[in-house]
Amino acid sequence: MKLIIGIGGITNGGKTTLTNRLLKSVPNCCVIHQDDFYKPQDQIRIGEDGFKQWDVLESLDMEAMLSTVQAWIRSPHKFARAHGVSVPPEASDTQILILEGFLLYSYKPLVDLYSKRYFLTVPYEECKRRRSTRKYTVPDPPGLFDGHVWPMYQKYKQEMEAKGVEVVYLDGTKSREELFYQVLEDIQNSLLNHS
Ligand SMILES: Nc1ncnc2c1ncn2[C@@H]1O[C@H](COP(=O)(O)OP(=O)(O)O)[C@@H](O)[C@H]1O
Ligand SMILES: O=C(O)c1ccc[n+]([C@@H]2O[C@H](COP(=O)([O-])O)[C@@H](O)[C@H]2O)c1
Repeated sequence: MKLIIGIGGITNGGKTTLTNRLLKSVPNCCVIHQDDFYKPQDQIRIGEDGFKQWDVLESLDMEAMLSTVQAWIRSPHKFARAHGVSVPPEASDTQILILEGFLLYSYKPLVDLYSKRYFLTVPYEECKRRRSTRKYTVPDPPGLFDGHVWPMYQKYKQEMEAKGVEVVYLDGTKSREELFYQVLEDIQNSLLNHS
């Protein structure tokens, strides 16, 4: 059985933290990070808002991300070995792939592949506070959060909801432990339901 799980949602919602915790506990589990598919900086266009458009889908090479997911679907064991995930000889038939990223549910060719879509949220003030301490490869210019990041977050979330994409919302202000156990339990239930 193959399960593709999305850990999506708001920037600085705790997606990477939760994903890393799950990877330590869930056997036969690989991960693909959407941030790894950012296009080179000189291909990120400047929008009418005056900012480099980091927070739009077009800034990510989603075709390459989809190809990577398809490589896992074709052969999870081969994919795991190629990505340094140990595959014990007695590995069970259950293979799990976690996709982690802030725009996971806005790219049509991927959206139906998920067995489960999680979506972390945090309120505006908390998101802005966490973001202000974050160091990206390209530092945020002044005003990026209010001028670009937050409006794009709202736009994509509204589009996702309007399309009726089914997600499980997670409250990113809960403790790391609470979020981990909530999702772990939910994944275990999904495995039982699929078997
Ligand atoms: N449940 C949580 N409660 C409080 N802070 C958290 C929680 N999860 C993550 N953080 C912190 O928030 C920041 C962003 O976390 P991160 O996992 O990198 O978010 P994302 O991958 O969604 O951008 C980090 O400083 C991290 O330590
Ligand atoms: O990863 C990068 O190279 C990068 C460069 C510039 C900006 N980012 C920011 O990365 C954010 C998404 O990642 P995350 O982990 O905060 O969900 C998004 O809001 C972008 O503004 C990311």
